[in-house]
Amino acid sequence: MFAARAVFAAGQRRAFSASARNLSKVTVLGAAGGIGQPLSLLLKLNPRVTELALYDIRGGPGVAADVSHVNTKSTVKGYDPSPAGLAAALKGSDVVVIPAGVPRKPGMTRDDLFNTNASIVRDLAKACAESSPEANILIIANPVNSTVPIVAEVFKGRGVYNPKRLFGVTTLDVVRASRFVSEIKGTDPADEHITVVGGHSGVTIVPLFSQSNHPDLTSNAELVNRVQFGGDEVVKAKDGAGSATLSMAMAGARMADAVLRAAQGEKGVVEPSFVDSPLYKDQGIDFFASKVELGPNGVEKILPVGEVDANEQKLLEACLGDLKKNIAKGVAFVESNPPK
Ligand SMILES: NC(=O)C1=CN([C@@H]2O[C@H](COP(=O)(O)OP(=O)(O)OC[C@H]3O[C@@H](n4cnc5c(N)ncnc54)[C@H](O)[C@@H]3O)[C@@H](O)[C@H]2O)C=CC1
Ligand SMILES: O=C([O-])CC(=O)C(=O)O
Repeated sequence: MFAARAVFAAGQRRAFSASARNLSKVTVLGAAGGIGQPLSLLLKLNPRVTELALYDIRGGPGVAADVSHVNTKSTVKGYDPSPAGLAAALKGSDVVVIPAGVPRKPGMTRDDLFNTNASIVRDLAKACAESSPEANILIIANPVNSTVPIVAEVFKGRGVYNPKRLFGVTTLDVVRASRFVSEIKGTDPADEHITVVGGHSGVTIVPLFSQSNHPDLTSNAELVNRVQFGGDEVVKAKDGAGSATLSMAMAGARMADAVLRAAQGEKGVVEPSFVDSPLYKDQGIDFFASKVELGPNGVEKILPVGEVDANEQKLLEACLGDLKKNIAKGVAFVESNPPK
C-alpha cells in the first residue's frame, strides 16, 4: 500500500464538497499490456475506484482475475475481446484510460508508431463515443500529440465531442522533470513542481524551470534534453522490449486519481494535460499541454503558460512548429480513414 499512498496522498489533505459522488467505474483499454497491468493494480489500490473494468484484445480476463484478489473493496471484471465485451467494459464508465497500442523500439520516434496506433485509437474512440460518450477519456497511447486529436475527430463525427472530457496524459513528463531536478539539487522530488507545457514527444516537451524553485536550471541544456528525451532513455535501456511501463503506470494512476478527486468534489485539483486548449488556437494549434484545473465536469480551467525566459521562448517556438504538424496528422487521418 505504500506506493498507493505516495501516489494518492496529495488529494487526501483537501476537503470534499457535500455533493460529492463517490461511485466510480474506471475502464482500462489495453489492460494486459506493459502499462495496463501495473496501472490496473494501482487503480485497484485507489479507494476512489469502486468498479474496475479491464479490456484487452488478449488477456483481459486473466489480469482481472489476478488483480481481483487484491483485498480492497472495488470489484474487478475482465471482458472478452469482442465488440460486445468492449461495449460492456465501457458502459457506465466515469473514466476510460487508454494505454492500448504498440510501444517504441530503439531508433523509433513516437511518430513512427502512428501507422499502427492511429487505427487502434480511432476504433477504441468509436466504441467510447457509442458506449461511454460522457466519460473522461485519458489517452496514453502514442503519439499522444496525434492520438488525442484522433479521438476528438471521432467524437465530433458522432456528435458527442465534449472538449472538457478529453485528456492526453503528459503526467510522466512532470514526474520525470521533478525527479531529475531532485537528483541534481539533492532535494525531495515531492517538493519539486516543474511546469512542463507543449506536447508529449521530443522538442514538443517544454519544461519551464524559470518558474520552479531553481530558475538557474533554465540554462542547463543537458537537463532540458533529458526531460524532452527521457522516454528514449528507457527505450534504449529496455533494448527492444518496449518503453516506459512502470513509471507510466504510476503517472497514469496519478492522472486518473486527479480526475476522480475533482469528479468527487475536491476543489483545486491541478494536473498537466494535453487538452483542447485556447492558448495557441490563434496560431492554428487546437491542443496544447499546460496545467489544467480539474472539476466535476472535467476541465474546469486551462491555466496560462505564464512568464518564460528567452531560453524557454526558443523551446516553445520549436515546440509549436512540430505540434501543429502532429495535430494536423491526426485530424487528416480520421478525415481519410473514418471509423467504420
Ligand atoms: N503517454 C505517455 O507518457 C506514454 C505512452 N506510452 C504508450 O503507451 C502505449 C502502450 O505501451 P505498453 O503498455 O508498453 O505496450 P504493450 O504492447 O505492452 O501493451 C499494449 C496492450 O494494448 C493491447 N491492445 C492492442 N490493440 C488493442 C485494442 N484494439 N484494444 C485493446 N487493447 C489493445 C495489446 O494487446 C497489449 O496488451 C504505447 O503506444 C506507448 O508508446 C508509453 C509510455 C508513456
Ligand atoms: O518514449 C516512449 O515511447 C514512451 C513514452 O511516451 C515515454 O516514456 O514518455
